[in-house]
Amino acid sequence: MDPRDFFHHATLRICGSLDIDKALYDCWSFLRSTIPADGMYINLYMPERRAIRFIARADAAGPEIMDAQVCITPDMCATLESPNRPRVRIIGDIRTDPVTHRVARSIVDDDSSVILLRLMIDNRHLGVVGMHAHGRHRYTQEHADLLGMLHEPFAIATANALRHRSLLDTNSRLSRENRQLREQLGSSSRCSTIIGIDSGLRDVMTRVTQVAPLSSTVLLLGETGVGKEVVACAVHESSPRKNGPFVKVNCGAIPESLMDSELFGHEKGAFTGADASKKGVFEQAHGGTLFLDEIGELPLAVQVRLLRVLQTHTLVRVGGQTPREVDIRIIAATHRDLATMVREGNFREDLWFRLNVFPITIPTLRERRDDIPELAAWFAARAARRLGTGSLPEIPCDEMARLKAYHWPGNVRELENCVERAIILSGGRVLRFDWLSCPPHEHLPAEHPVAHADQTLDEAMRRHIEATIDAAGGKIHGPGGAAERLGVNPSTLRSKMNKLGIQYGRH
Ligand SMILES: Nc1ncnc2c1ncn2[C@@H]1O[C@H](COP(=O)(O)OP(=O)(O)OP(=O)(O)O)[C@@H](O)[C@H]1O
Repeated sequence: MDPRDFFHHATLRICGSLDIDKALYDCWSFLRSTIPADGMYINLYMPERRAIRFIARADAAGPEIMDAQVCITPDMCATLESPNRPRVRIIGDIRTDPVTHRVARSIVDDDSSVILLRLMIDNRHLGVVGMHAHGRHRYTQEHADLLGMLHEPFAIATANALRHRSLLDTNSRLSRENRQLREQLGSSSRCSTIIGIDSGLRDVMTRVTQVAPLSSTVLLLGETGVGKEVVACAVHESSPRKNGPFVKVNCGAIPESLMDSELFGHEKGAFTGADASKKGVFEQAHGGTLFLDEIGELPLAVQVRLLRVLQTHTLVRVGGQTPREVDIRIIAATHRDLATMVREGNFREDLWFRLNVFPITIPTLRERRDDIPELAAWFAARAARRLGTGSLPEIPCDEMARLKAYHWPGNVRELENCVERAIILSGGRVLRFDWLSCPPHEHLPAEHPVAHADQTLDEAMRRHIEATIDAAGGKIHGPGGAAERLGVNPSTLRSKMNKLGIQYGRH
């Protein structure tokens, strides 16, 4: 093939995708007709960590993103950094080259030839593109010349792909932090008003008063939407830590792969995209209170690490070695039956004992119906102010009676949402709730029967969630969506759906 055509076609493939594994695979598929190659890989040199990191490979099995590191000696670093090292190197027998033999052992088998293109950017050794073929002395000077032509496209594409990947990682980290901050901002305003202190929540508030001055761990139990976070705030605000941070984390909403880093923080370079060190929620809550919501959703492996922090009051960030002391009070909450989870092996008994020091059970809204008028009036006034409807909405007696009669499966959160919906529907004047008259399960389509006695809890939950999503026309977020109908946060619902394998398009 004419060298210019070769360069043109190879460059199109190398630069054809920001996903470096796909670009590499496309390129390998093209190059192998000209240069022997059972496979191809790209690795990066990381001098600060004295390591080589493989980021992608391609062979007959397809493209593969890698994140595998091999440590190298200072001598090897010096060899790699040497300005005299040639741009393209042919290794007729990999066993004769100590650096490549050691570094590429997991990818290239012993009886192979290798050809390496050294990637340089700004006179810095960035890494290597390697091609390998079974058998000895498979590469010639002609192959080296062809591969050498591809230095610029490979170096630029690799650098761009790395920037792209780190941008994506930063993006998802920022949106997580953003969500966390919003949740924390939201939660601080929630601390201000608690309805029912002297009525439906009187016993709860007595328990809060007893435990708040101490540093004991508190476990809040109750159905979703009953006000566990509101009570957690009350504990914090009535405690000597009230001027310290109140950090909330929803354990059910963090992807499992990010759990350790979110909770315990990470050091710079601990994993791909860890461009800077970061405090986890434990460190953020130092001197204050850490509210671990949905504690029942923590994977077992993370439960072990959490227990260790609770026992030793120290943690080690991901990728770090230094133990750091943390002074925090833990408040955990769950709507799940932890005792059953312990029996079924889904929650560690030792962690349960540790958390269950001072349990507070928050009654459902059905059990404190007398609080409903005050709660509804409070939510109506607050929502009207926020929505800017002008006048204070009125809830007539018969409508209030309807609210008191309803069974509120989503508890206070559902009431709050219903009041807001009524304000929107009524234009903010006289609020009607006639759409509340029948319990939600009466709307369920026939193909989703309500739970049977012989179903597992997960199965029953799956059916109920599916039925509710159907009833909401497939809508998850926002007014009238499944999350609102079920009285849970949309992120909690999404994570629950993932766990139960429920798939619906995003709305
Ligand atoms: N007693 C109360 N007084 C005023 N507002 C309340 C009260 N209880 C709950 N709320 C409001 O109801 C909503 C749900 O409460 P919260 O988030 O505390 O429930 P939760 O039990 O933590 O829910 P989940 O189990 O889904 O995390 C919040 O907007 C909160 O402000």
